[in-house]
Amino acid sequence: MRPRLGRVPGVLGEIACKRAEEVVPYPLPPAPETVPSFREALLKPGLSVIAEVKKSSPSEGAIRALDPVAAARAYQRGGARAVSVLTEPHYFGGGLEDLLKVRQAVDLPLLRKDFVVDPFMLEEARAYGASAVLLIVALLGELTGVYLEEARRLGLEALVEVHTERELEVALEAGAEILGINNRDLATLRIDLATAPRLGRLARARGFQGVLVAESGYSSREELKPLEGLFDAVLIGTSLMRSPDLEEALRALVG
Ligand SMILES: O=C(O)c1ccccc1NCC(=O)[C@H](O)[C@H](O)COP(=O)(O)O
Repeated sequence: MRPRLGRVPGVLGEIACKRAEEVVPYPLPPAPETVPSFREALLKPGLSVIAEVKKSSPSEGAIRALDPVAAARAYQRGGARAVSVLTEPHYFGGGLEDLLKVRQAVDLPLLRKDFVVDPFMLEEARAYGASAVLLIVALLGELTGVYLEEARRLGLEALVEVHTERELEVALEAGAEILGINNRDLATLRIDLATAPRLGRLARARGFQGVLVAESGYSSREELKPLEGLFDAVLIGTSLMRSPDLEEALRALVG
């Protein structure tokens, strides 16, 4: 039940192929009995922030080698509603141990941010304390619904990510309840902040009543204005990680 990765273009294809080569099932630690709900946290009043622990990225190179626990604690103090933890090691400098340590340090729901290309990665996410996983439609294609079902079976929520109209159709058909619209084209790494509002409006026009999340490229309050009243949440990584004071930076962004 693996997606066909040969058809995935650019950097995204490279990362996903490398990830797929590395998946070898092994005995997992016991999963926490309960984890907080990602969906419920994002539905609190106002625009919720999912703050991301992101040490490096293909588009930026090294961002900041900050201890993930220190970053997550600062995010919690600053009012984040959830924390996204990168667990991809080669391009983003993350790891599952970061997820586990952050789980033990904060009460917020955690998103395992990775390039899920094998069902075992869902089991890992659950075992290491995630409330939710990222499912990227550009990677999973017609298997998106299968991965969504498997995530639910394991007690995980899923942020189903799209970047184009075609991917939006696939996500809606698959039954996504939490829909992420990425302003970043993961093949070319170009960012266009008009993408999220455009596809967000389209999703609502198609009858999507679930949680809408805008992703990538945000660094000021002004840039968040087009999301108000349309989106439930925004996912922010690079600009927060680059700030000298993460807690203050988060407060300044969302007030
Ligand atoms: O960030 C990248 O360069 C990147 C490259 C290839 C695949 C995924 C990538 N990022 C994943 C994300 O979607 C972001 O980490 C997340 O939305 C936060 O974005 P930002 O605030 O721009 O760091």
